Amino acid sequence: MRNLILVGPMGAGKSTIGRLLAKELRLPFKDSDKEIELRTGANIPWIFDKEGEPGFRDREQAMIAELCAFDGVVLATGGGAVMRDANRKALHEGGRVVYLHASVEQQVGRTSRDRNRPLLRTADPAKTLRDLLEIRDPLYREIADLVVETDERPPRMVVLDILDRLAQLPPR
Ligand SMILES: Nc1ncnc2c1ncn2[C@@H]1O[C@H](COP(=O)(O)OP(=O)(O)OP(=O)(O)O)[C@@H](O)[C@H]1O
Ligand SMILES: O=C(O)C1=C[C@@H](O)[C@@H](O)[C@H](O)C1
Ligand SMILES: [Mg+2]
Repeated sequence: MRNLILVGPMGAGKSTIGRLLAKELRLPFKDSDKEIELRTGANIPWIFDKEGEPGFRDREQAMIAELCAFDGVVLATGGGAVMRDANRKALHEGGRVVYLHASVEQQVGRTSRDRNRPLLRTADPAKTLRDLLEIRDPLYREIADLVVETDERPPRMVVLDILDRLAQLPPR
């Protein structure tokens, strides 16, 4: 395995599960959203505000390319990283890809408390999440080695499931 890469929608738990997985595997953890913020010196809402979504996506594409060149890290991606072909190629070639699946209901519950997701600043976040998932679900699946359910399962249980199923995967 090169890297272990988590994809999935907002609130699927990529950052949470990624951190736990890295600890368990004693590997470094990188979170694409966090790395973009560190590099830019600004938070994601600010980047969306000043540069629009295309500006954020350009920064994200550059960061994904950089992070996928690592060897032996756990990588959490942003929910929209799969929207660009170049990112899907880099992620697929960058290591094992795990799609963390969550129902829209769970995504709503897990994202309603904080305001740092600019795409969810809409009148109806549940509809936004539903519309995004309809477009993105096939893209997550296209590059995934594993699809892991996160609904009604605490992060620790998701981590154990991932480790168990990764061990059973045939070499690529
Ligand atoms: N399996 C789970 N069960 C219950 N709550 C969870 C689970 N996974 C994550 N959470 C909670 O949901 C919230 C969102 O999780 P997290 O930030 O890890 O999502 P994300 O996939 O990284 O989202 P984004 O794409 O916006 O970065 C956090 O408060 C986290 O504690
Ligand atoms: O789903 C998305 O498009 C996003 C998810 C977050 O991880 C951030 O990358 C940003 O808020 C956009
Ligand atoms: Mg995250």
